[in-house]
Amino acid sequence: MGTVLDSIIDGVREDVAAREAVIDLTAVKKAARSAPEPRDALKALRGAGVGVIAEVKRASPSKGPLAEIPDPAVLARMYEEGGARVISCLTEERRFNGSLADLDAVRRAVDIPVLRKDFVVGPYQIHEARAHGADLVLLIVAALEQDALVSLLDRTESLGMTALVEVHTEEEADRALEAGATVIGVNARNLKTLEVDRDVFSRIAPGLPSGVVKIAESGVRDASDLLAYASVGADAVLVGEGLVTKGDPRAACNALATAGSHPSCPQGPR
Ligand SMILES: O=P(O)(O)OC[C@@H](O)[C@@H](O)c1c[nH]c2ccccc12
Repeated sequence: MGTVLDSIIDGVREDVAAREAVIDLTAVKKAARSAPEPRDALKALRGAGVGVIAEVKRASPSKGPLAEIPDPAVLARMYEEGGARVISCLTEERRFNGSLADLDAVRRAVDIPVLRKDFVVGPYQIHEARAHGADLVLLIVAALEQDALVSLLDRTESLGMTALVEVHTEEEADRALEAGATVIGVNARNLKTLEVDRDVFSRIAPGLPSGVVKIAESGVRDASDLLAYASVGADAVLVGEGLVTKGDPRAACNALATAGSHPSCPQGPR
């Protein structure tokens, strides 16, 4: 039986093929070349304390609709004002109700780096991300063969962007390192079963080299979750539901950013 991840990927492949039929690879490469310069995501993520990556997330396969977000630019600006270091923008349409139009709007609205959060299956989406202004691209190890992971990571970097390489197990972390990842996200949510286990980060992160930027993804509800991730070596946390479901996303983001930059917040070696 196929996993949730398999069925998401099937839909993504169809959607990519449909877009490519309209704007082919040559045209999307050309568009990427005339996009505004990428912003320095590594610098943003390596700042002092534990940073917040705030996500524009309308829905998820596990929870269904989370928030309407009629204007993603407004939300992204609130996140920036709330102290986020990076904005994550979901562009997957079928399960997450995101779009490339959201990415365009978010990138125009803020001055901080923006992550294209999608299920990347091939090079087309990397050029497309850049064409729509992305500064970082998510690469999910569980969704890619090793040779594809290596070449997509190279392509991301050769376009001046940063790859956030997502893992869920020690084996996937080894593959990420093998591929040359410098920014690794440990997702507490298993994309095959959608279960959240916040201990996955504490099992995997301490084994990663100190030079690697370590991001704890999913399941951050409040500052105490951020501090727990900080104490086991997180450089940043990636938060969606915990921000979009709050009445005041700016304040919610600020509460996390403040906790992450407080002198008492634990931080590992750089
Ligand atoms: O809403 P949460 O639990 O704060 O999670 C955010 C983010 O980690 C999650 O959206 C995510 C992590 N990896 C992904 C890959 C694809 C889609 C979504 C994701």
